Amino acid sequence: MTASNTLSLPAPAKLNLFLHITGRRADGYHRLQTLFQFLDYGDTLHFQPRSDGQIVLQSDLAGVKPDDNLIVRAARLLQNHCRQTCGADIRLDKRLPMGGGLGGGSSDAATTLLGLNHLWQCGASLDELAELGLELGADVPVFVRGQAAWAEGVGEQLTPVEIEEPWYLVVIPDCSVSTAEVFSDQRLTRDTPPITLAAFREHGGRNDCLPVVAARYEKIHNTLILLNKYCEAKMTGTGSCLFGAFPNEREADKVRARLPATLQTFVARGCNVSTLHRQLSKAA
Ligand SMILES: C[C@@](CO)(OP(=O)(O)O)[C@H](O)COP(=O)(O)OP(=O)(O)OC[C@H]1O[C@@H](n2ccc(N)nc2=O)[C@H](O)[C@@H]1O
Ligand SMILES: Nc1ncnc2c1ncn2[C@@H]1O[C@H](COP(=O)(O)OP(=O)(O)O)[C@@H](O)[C@H]1O
Repeated sequence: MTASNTLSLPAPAKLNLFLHITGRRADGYHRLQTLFQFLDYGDTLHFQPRSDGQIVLQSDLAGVKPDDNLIVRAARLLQNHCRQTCGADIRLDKRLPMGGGLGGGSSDAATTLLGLNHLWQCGASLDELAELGLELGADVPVFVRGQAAWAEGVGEQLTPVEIEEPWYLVVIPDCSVSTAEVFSDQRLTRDTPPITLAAFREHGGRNDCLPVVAARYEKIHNTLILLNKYCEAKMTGTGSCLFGAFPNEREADKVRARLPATLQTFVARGCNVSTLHRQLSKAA
């Protein structure tokens, strides 16, 4: 926390290094297997306590009403859970694209839960915060726990993993993909046999959503072909972002420089411990 009483914390992006759809629950939600790793790149949130109990968010996210914003929803959820009378002014510096599969909204929600738990001194455990987060979205718990993880269920059954931490080149195609649209597409493969982490380490995995997304969005299809010329191009989550892994920053930057300047891209390091957790452990 700075002298001005502001707590500033990162809300990092995640990548799904593979994504298999293994079945469907009775409520229609898809069962999946995936491997989450964080990036040292993302949004930043600034928190200040308010004595009147209000949650006031300063952000200009196109198309998201303040009451629908996952930051406000996360703050209110924690306030109710902890019977907290304090409120907060929150400012969002948005860097991550919406509907990009980088988990920006979920990460903002997790940073809000952990940040306000710290600021308000609620004393909620990570288990409690992960459970609250799951009410907001399937990807929130992994951001709350902050450990790269093998995930099953709808993404909430998490096993921490230690994996290589390469540099990634991430390409942001100029379109946003709706997760609901992908999961309701008739062409989606929904019966990939479950695999083990050991099998993934040996043989790798694929993204079952990619064929559907590439068929629906020509821009993503074309960007995939382009990126595949330089590396093994993959898609994170239900898209739209594509990525490739490199042994060091220089190699990633070299490929980035060869891509058309009209494409939005960034290079970031893969992290097994999220930047949010690294910063909070310094603040504790
Ligand atoms: C599949 C992942 C992998 O990270 O995709 P991305 O959103 O990151 O791209 C996520 O787990 C996505 O989880 P989450 O972000 O919470 O999904 P939402 O947008 O809330 O889901 C929108 C809709 O998609 C469908 N849905 C979502 C997740 C899931 N496992 N099965 C589903 O069938 C449901 O109809 C749901 O109402
Ligand atoms: N703070 C937020 N940041 C981003 N998206 C948000 C936020 N709050 C609510 N949303 C909604 O969540 C949707 C999914 O956003 P996001 O997590 O960025 O994409 P993805 O799940 O594809 O990574 C957005 O399209 C938006 O409608």
